[in-house]
Amino acid sequence: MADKTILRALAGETLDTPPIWMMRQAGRYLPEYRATRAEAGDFLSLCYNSDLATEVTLQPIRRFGFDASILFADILLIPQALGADLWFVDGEGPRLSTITTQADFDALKPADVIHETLNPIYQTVRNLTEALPRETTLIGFAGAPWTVATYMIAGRGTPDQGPAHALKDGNRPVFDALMERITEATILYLSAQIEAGAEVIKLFDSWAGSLSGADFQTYALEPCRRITQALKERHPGIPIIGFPREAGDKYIGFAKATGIDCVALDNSVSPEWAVKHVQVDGCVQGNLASSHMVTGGDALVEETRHIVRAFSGGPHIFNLGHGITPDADPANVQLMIDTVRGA
Ligand SMILES: Cc1c2[nH]c(c1CCC(=O)O)Cc1[nH]c(c(CCC(=O)O)c1C)Cc1[nH]c(c(CCC(=O)O)c1C)Cc1[nH]c(c(C)c1CCC(=O)O)C2
Repeated sequence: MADKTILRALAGETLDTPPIWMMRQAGRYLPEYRATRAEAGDFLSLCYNSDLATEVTLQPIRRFGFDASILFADILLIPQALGADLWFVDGEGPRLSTITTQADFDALKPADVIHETLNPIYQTVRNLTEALPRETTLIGFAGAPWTVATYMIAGRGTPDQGPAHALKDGNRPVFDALMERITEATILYLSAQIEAGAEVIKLFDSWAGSLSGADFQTYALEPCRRITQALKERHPGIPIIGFPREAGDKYIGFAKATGIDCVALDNSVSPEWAVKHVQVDGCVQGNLASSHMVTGGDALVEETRHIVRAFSGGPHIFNLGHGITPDADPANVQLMIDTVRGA
């Protein structure tokens, strides 16, 4: 177990070659993913089909030999398990029933019934513990409460998270109650993933960047701290990666303040800045711009080398700054891996 490279980096070890995996590594840029998704019928049916979800989780491991695999599921399964309607519009993204009033909130289910919906996800995790190569680390995940709340409130992705900010500022009791419900459900969901065999947890706060000042403390940092504390109490030693995307200066001190083991960095911060201000506190993950997976070439190789070199003095897990996009070329993924591994 402890010889797995990702676990070593998360424990604070500086490795000669950084371990590597990729956000959204199972996805539409892979023809084998598109084929399995077609077999499942649609994205949500794929998430809840443990055999097919296991298959798509394994596809990028077979093709590229990444050091970690990430459970195939979605951050929006929690809202669905809490009783929200959820569907995906092809080419557009998620749609949900909205939460904007006390009555909407009251219609949600309590946190402890989520397992009824989410049991197939735990089965996927169990399948993966059997099916993965022994050197591959299995990462479980959830959305952080603020990011999940932004989708539950607006009913879709939004450029500036306006509806969530409006509820936070206009009806604080309902907003806080929703954040609390999501936080409780997230702790239960992630505990169940760990019990099923997840070896690392990642919390995706994709919209943390729109929280400023005290709001960042209260709604990004504090929920991450609470979830981390609860998981580590129940599962001592479980490593946690936090991703307060586009936090900028607020990446500084985030690991110490929350108790997480690694900060995932988006590509809006330079490696040099992050070495000085974030890696001083421990492991970091990141942060190649995902656009390189579309454009490839010398620029990909140079920027990959630059990131590896910059972070080489401390614990580092190589990754993209955000998820790989459907228009990416799998050959560029291979080029990135070969460059990181010095081939
Ligand atoms: C915000 C968010 C979501 N989901 C996720 C986030 C946080 C990370 C981030 O900021 O991207 C996280 C996520 N989504 C998915 C995974 C699983 C595995 C993996 O990373 O390989 C993970 C870790 C599968 C997925 N989740 C989704 C797909 C594409 C669905 C398809 O096959 O049609 C996949 C593979 C759909 C999804 N799911 C979500 C959106 C906004 C969309 C639509 C946008 C898009 O299509 O890329 C919500």
